[in-house]
Order: sequence, then C-alpha cells, then structure tokens
Amino acid sequence: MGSRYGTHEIVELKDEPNVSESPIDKKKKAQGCNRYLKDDINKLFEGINIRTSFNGSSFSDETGGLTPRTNPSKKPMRMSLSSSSGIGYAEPVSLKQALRGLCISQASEMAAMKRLSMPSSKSAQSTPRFHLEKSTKSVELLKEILSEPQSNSLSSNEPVQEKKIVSVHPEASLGSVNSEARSVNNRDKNKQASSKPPPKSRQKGKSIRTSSRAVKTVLRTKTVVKKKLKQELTSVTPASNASVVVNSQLICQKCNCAIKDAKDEPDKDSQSPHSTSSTDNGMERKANTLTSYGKTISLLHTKNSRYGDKGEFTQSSNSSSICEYSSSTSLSEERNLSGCIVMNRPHMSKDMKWQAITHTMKQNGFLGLRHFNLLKKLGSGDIGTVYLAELSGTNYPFAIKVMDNEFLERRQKMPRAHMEREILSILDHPFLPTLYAHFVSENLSCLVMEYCPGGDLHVLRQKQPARYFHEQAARFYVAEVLLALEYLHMLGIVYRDLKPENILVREDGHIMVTDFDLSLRCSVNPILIQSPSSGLLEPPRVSGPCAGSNCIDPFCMTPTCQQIACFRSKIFHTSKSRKTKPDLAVLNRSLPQLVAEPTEARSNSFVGTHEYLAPEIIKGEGHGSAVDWWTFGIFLYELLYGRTPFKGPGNDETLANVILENLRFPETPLVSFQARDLIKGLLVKDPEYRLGSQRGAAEIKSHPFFDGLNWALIRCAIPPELPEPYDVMVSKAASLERARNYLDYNGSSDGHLEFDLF
Ligand SMILES: Nc1ncnc2c1ncn2[C@@H]1O[C@H](COP(=O)(O)OP(=O)(O)OP(=O)(O)O)[C@@H](O)[C@H]1O
Repeated sequence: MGSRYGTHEIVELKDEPNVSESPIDKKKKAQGCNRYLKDDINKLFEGINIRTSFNGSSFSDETGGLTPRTNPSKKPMRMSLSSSSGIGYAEPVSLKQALRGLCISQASEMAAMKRLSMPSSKSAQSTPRFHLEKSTKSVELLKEILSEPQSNSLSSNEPVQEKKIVSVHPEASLGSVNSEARSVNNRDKNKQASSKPPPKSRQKGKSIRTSSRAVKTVLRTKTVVKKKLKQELTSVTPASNASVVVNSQLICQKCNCAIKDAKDEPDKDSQSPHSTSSTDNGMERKANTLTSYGKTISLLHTKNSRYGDKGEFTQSSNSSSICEYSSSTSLSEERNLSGCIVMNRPHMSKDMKWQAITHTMKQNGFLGLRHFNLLKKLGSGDIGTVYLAELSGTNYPFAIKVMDNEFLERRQKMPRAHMEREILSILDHPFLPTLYAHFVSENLSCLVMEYCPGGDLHVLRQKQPARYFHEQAARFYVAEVLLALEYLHMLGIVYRDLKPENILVREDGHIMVTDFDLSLRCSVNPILIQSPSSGLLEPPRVSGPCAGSNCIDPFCMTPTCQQIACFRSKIFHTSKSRKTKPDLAVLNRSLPQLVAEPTEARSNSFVGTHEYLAPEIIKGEGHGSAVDWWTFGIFLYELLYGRTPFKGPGNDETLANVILENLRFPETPLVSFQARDLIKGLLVKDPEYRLGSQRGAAEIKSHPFFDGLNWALIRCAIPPELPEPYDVMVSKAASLERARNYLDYNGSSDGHLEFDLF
C-alpha cells in the first residue's frame, strides 16, 4: 500500500509530456510552440494506465437534462476491480458486506445522536467555564459532559424533517427497515410528542443505507402517483426520527441526586422536575452537574490516570508522508492513542503557534489538556465537542476537539474518530486544517487544531444582505474548496461531506475545509489520459456560446468577449497572432494529462447530507470521487442562490428530487452564464458524464467560470471578507462573565484558573 500512496505525489503535470510524436505535437511545432517533449515518457510513466479522454465536453441542457459527452465511445476504460478497490471502506465486495452490519448500526445510531445533538457554533451558545481539579470522579464527569451534547434531547432544536435518517439493509426494499431503527424511531416519536423543537438549519446527514431496488421503488412510485410516493417514503423512514440514547446521568444542583438516565425515560424529560424548557438546558445541566461537585472541578491531573497526560512523546517525522499514512495500522493507531503526538511540519517551524506547542511539550515532556485553558465551546458533532482553547502562558488560540474514547467505543464510532485523526494527521495544505498535536488525556482523545474565528460559510451566507454571496465571492470560496478537494483526492481521500457548514473561515479570510469523519480513504491509481489528436482544434467545454443574452461574464479578464465567443479557445487567436502568448489552459487541455485522483474508487456507504447527496449514493449504486463534484455543484449553487437546488419539503422528497427532478435555476439573482454552465456540468446525474469524473479537479479548474483565476496565487488573493480579529482577552473576559452569570462562579482562592472548561 505504501507504494501506491507514493504515487500520490505525482501530481498534475504543468508541461505534460507526450507519449510520442503525435499530431498534436506537430501542430504545436507548426504554431511555434517550442515544446519539446521527452521521448522516454513512456518509460517514466510505465505502469501508469493510459487512456483516451473525452476531449469533448459534458454538456447538459438548460433544464438539467443529460446529454452525453461528444463522444461517449471514448470513455476511458474502466480499471479492473482490483485496482479500483481501495483500502479502508473501499474494499472488495466481501469486505463491504462484512462492513454493512457495522454501518447499519452506525447509521441508526448516528440518526439518534444527530437528533439530539446540540446546536453547534451556529447557535453561538455561551457556556460557563469551570475550574478543574484533580479527581477521578470528575474525569467521569467531563466524559459525561462531553457526551451529553450528543444525547441531550432537551437541548435539541433540530426540525424533525431534517433529522430523518434511514437505516435500511442494502438488500432490503424500502419497506424493510432495520428493526433497531424502527424501535428507535418509536421512542423518538414519543419524545417529539412531548416536546417539539423549534426549526433549525440543515444538519449533517448520517450514514444511510439503501438498495438500488429500494430507490427504484421510490422512483416508480413517484412517477405514477406523487402522493403515494410521499406516503411510501414517509413509511420507509422510521429511523428518520431516530431515537436517542442519553448516556449521561445528570446531577441535580439542588439535591445532588442523579436525575435520571434519559435512555430509560426519554419521553419524560419534559415532565421531570429537574428538566428545564429553555434551549440552554444542556448548558444548565452541565453547570448543575459540575457545580454539584463544588463549583471548581479539576480532573486532568490525576495520578492514577489510565493513560495520563504523560504519553510518550514522539517527534514524528513528517507524518504527512504518504508512506506512513498508508502503512498505518490499527496497531500503530493504538500506540499513538496512548501517547502525545506533536505533528512536525518543517516548513511551518517558524509558525509561532507551532513553536509554542513544541516549547510547551518540551518543557513539560508531554502535552495534555492541562496545558490549555478552554475558553468556550465552539460546537459539538457526532463524535466529539470542539472548544476554543488558549495554550497556557500564551495568547495563542486553538480549536481542540475532545472525544471520549469510552463513548466512541460504546457507540461504535471509534472508526470514524480514527478516520478523522488519520486524515488530519496527513493533511498539509493551506485550505485544510492544521493538526498541531493529538494526545489522550484520561481516555479523552484530543485533537489540537488551528482555530478559525470566521465561523462557517453557512453562517456567513446568512449574514449576506440577500442571504447569498455575490458571484465574485462565491467564486473565491469555491475555488479554494476546489483546491482542497483536489489535494484530498490526490491523497486518496473522497471527502463526501461538502457543504457550507463544513467550510470554516480562517483569520485571514481564506477557507478551511473541516470534518473528515465521513470521508472515504481509497487508493489512487494515476492514469495518463491521452487526448485525441483533434483536441487542439476543439473548443473547451461549454454548453453554449457566449452570444447568449446571459453572458454577463463578470470574470472576463480580457476584452476578447466582444470580439469572439467568450469560451472559444484563445489558441485560435494565438495561431493567428504571434504576438499573443498561447493560452496555457487551452494547451493543457489538449495535452495528455496525468490524473492522480481516485476516479475509480467505489463505496456503497450512504453518507452525507440529504440536500447534498449525489444520485448514485441515493440509488446505492456505489460511488467514487465523483460524489465530491456533485456536492461541489450543489455547494456553488447554494452560495449563489441561497438555497440548494433539489430541496423538498422533507428529506424524502429531497432525495426523490435529486433523482427525478431536472436542475432549474431561479430567475433571481442574476448569475452568469459561466457559473450556471459549471453547475450544470457538475450536477449531471450520471457520474460517468459528470464534470470532473474523468480528469478530476483539473477538468473543473479549466472551466470558463474560473477563467483568469491564478490558481497558484489564490492564497495571496484578497478574500471577500475578513472576520473580526480574534482577541484572546475578550474571549477570556466573556468566558469569566458567563461563568459569573450562570453559576455565580467563585474562582479558586488564588484567583488563578488553572484549567478552564467552557
Ligand atoms: N478549527 C475550528 N475552528 C473553529 N470552529 C471549529 C473548528 N472545528 C470545528 N469547529 C466548530 O465546531 C463545531 C463542531 O465541529 P465537529 O467537527 O465536531 O462537528 P460536526 O461539524 O458536526 O461534525 P461531526 O458530527 O462529523 O463530528 C462545528 O460546527 C464548527 O463550527
């Protein structure tokens, strides 16, 4: 596997060599392009599959109907199964089947957890902080607190329809639903009857499984009678209102009694004398729990800790090395779990935060939670809670994701946590999270990451005057996301969970793609795609001439629009006028191209967010990296129009719309032809014909929507918006204020808060 990953480092060639003296070369020479390609390229790329690309385009009509590319017969040959199967979740069928059982239970559990999850940072809850003391008892307490947001039904304000998660056996029909999910749903229905939460924005979908047979049933039904479809779909999603397993036992502040285990009596929450009705219930309950132990609770310095903060320190060599990544086994993961790993990024050694972390680690011999002051909770997800934390003795903020290993094991979420940690460990890209360190304290796994003060794009979009981004801004964000996805794909990672909520805004206004626990790891087999000799003469991919009335082209960097068709290959120009430099983008399009993305990977997991799910995922046909290009299209659409294209009144209708409905664009806001053309290319329902499915990100980058964009320098571009500068003192003051307000908090006798939670 290591060798396979080694190949990831082979990236898109800038000056693509040719296999032999092709007609293209002859033409280039004739045009004065002095591109002498090395003759031994065949040897160099020995072992790389050479296939012929569509040099044409994937066109789609205005209504979203699918029109195959110009020459479907030129579709690249499929890789053999063995080569396309990946590691991790992209194993051959037998392993997939073996994994199904696990995933089904995960799906129903995720549904349950999601239903109960607290509003994340979007709701910007403030939470009081607490002093932590040495106490094993309090360790359990923190674990309890950490797991509570995922299971606290009282604080859930997610709308029912957004919670619908189906857990269906892959071979079952739509009507055959996992009994676990059904029972879970029944409990949940009871709960809903007692307390109807206020609506909340879209939540991340959970693992869902269905079969193609099941989807066919849906489609047939919808085609015949739409009403009936609705009924069927409704009846098929009992797990959508999945239930809740509350694992924390809450302590009453007044009497110090254990309130109850909500798992046993989920429907009585609202009637409990201990329960409150406000949305701050979760927080208050945490506060109650903590204060019942004497207001100041410290827990991370226990001498008899199972793992202890003093994990062995490993100054890992660049752990983003592909070989290390690919060879990592569960064994080595366990070893790492018991220790503290400070990542090593030589090129970032001058980074002050990195220096501070390394210094703290060296000074203390280890790095643990005790070295951080947790200032506030940023949000919680399925597998953990993220806190804003300051490295003690510095003013440097970090985001720390804290996960309770016991909880993860109990809920069978450990693979997801491992997946996220593994992926974070290898990432080294300006638009992806920097993992500074990870360690285990008292069986709490902690990931120390870069803090993004700008919130996420979902929140930022809501703040826009009309709740959508101006096209220039959208282009900036999607371009950066595209680069991040390209990088992920080259590492063999299919992201699968793109949506504005997962795109955070850094301090400098650039983006950071986050949240990798639903990602798929697979192998990458570089492929050399050879363009037909006629490539040079063919125009780049567009679905219409710019002469159309919609060509407002805000990104047209040259005035050529007035003279020639917007999307016409500028190379024609070049050949006539020697003074003009050849358009390298066009030239590149016509040259053989190395694709080092997992275009052939396949997985059957049903994961993602309803509005963002690709048709092939819904149909259960198996999916690969093309799902990221579908979600990319939905993402661009949402940024530009303020809503997703296939959203229905409920999740089931949304899924049906994804499969059945044509893509439509609202009349307002006015969006350029290029943007709509790109969206149409991306939202092709058949992944085979989807933009990006053959040549990966390079195919999308060369779309006219991005014309004039300097990809190499985009990280130096001025972002559309800059977040408020982060001020650690303000956060501290706010944190203390919250503590006073909510808890009548008294600091420790020396007034020094050694370790703050919340
Ligand atoms: N580095 C960060 N900087 C700032 N905020 C962050 C950072 N990482 C996460 N967050 C916030 O914390 C919240 C919780 O993140 P987390 O990844 O645990 O949950 P999630 O996005 O719901 O994913 P999942 O459920 O898959 O774990 C997010 O909504 C995000 O806004």
